[in-house]
Amino acid sequence: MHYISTRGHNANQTFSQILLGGLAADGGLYLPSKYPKITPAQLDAWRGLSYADLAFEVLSLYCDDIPKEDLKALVQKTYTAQVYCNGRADDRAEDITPIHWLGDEQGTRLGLLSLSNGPTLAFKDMAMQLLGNLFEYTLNKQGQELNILGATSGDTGSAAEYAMRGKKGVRVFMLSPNGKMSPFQVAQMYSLQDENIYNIAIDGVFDDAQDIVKGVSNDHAYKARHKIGTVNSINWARVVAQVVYYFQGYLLATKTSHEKVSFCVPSGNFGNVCAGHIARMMGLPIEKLVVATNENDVLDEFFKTGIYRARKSAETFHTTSPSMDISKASNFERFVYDLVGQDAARTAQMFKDVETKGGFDLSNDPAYKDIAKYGFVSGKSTHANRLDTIRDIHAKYSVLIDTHTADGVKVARENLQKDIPMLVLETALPIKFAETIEEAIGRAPDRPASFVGIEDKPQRVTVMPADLNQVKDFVAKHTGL
Ligand SMILES: Cc1ncc(COP(=O)(O)O)c(C=O)c1O
Ligand SMILES: N[C@@H](CCOP(=O)(O)O)C(=O)O
Repeated sequence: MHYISTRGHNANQTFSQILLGGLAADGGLYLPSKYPKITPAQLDAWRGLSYADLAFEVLSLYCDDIPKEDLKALVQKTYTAQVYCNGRADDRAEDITPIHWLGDEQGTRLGLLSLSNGPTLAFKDMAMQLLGNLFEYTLNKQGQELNILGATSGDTGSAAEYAMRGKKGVRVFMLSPNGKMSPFQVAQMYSLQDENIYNIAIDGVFDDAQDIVKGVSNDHAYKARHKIGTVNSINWARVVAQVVYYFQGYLLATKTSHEKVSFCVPSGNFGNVCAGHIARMMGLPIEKLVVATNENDVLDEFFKTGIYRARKSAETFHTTSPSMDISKASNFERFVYDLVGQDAARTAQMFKDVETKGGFDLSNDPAYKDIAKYGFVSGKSTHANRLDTIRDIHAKYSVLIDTHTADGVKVARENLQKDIPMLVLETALPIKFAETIEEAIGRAPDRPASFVGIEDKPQRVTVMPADLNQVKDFVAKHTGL
């Protein structure tokens, strides 16, 4: 597999080098130079595989430098019903990401692809648990250590910390937006007392934290000296691990590989739906990829107008689907690269324009005019919409969904097509956002036993301004390198 950067840097890196390196040296994001193609016959041959075996088939197309038997052992260790049954009380745990069909709406089946039954109750666990095992395996082999610098708006942080706690040779420095996550999310992260975990609450929004992560990665000398890695979806390994559940969702929803399925994805950093885009480019018969945003509607605006206008921190709303409070979607660069015909120089210029001019305008560009061929459509949801949707889904189907999934269901319902099943990606469990659930239905959601009293545990966090140099100093002091 040959990997290249969206901005043109061609470093001849293997999968394992990209895994450890994160962001490309030119500030772009890594992608394979060609997506491997799956035929309907191959897809049919994958029907009935366990999730771990399916993950092996998909990942072995990309992880070229890990011996097959090692990759098999890694996915089997990762994708077990025991790890992915948290909070769920049904008998389909073996599917790892089972579909919860809600019912028939407008002549088609509407379902939830359950992605949030891992250790931290959000879809991030699907890829992050694998990353934890991949990092351990790769570092062990190379006799190296890694200092992970991450940014979170609430879920990546805890998923990464739970996946890396106690892992030899790995430290996690996680930047979170001070005061902008739910109390449950805060408690999940800040109550961890493991020596290799450092929580840093910055005075800013997720985008400020992500800018700092990129700023550190772009200081090549610092990055090399302090052995900095990433776990956000800027890391290719995160995205490719997320591709697997689109295949699983498709296979569970269909009987033959000539059928089509649509997916609706609550979106912020565009990592989740980017994985769907890659699955579609590989040949998975996806009809529509529906991008659902909250009040931070940069992506919806782009798909509707062709204009990408990243918002400043002060223009980013603090909403009741806080994990999607993102106005500068990193992975959007991976899609734009494909959209403009894999023109790296142009992509580099456009994302330079995001930094210097605040965005770019493709509204009159042939690439945007042809965007329908990628299957993307979009919509937006507000606080009032999510309350209504949570209430309605609860009343109609006796199912409780979280605020982000509610944004997805709201927008999915606006994009249903007769006879094409629509799967909404369930990106978190309701307990993570209990206050809003209570506002919607008048009672708090159920709480898995392992999280009882989590908010009362002592918390460990360092608060600092959103300042690149202060973060660098903090990391340097604790790596001792
Ligand atoms: C619960 C939840 N839903 C949706 C999203 C948005 O996903 P993405 O950033 O991959 O677009 C996130 C964060 O990423 C999340 O934590
Ligand atoms: N929503 C995420 C932030 C985006 O993270 P990524 O790791 O998927 O890029 C969060 O909850 O932290």
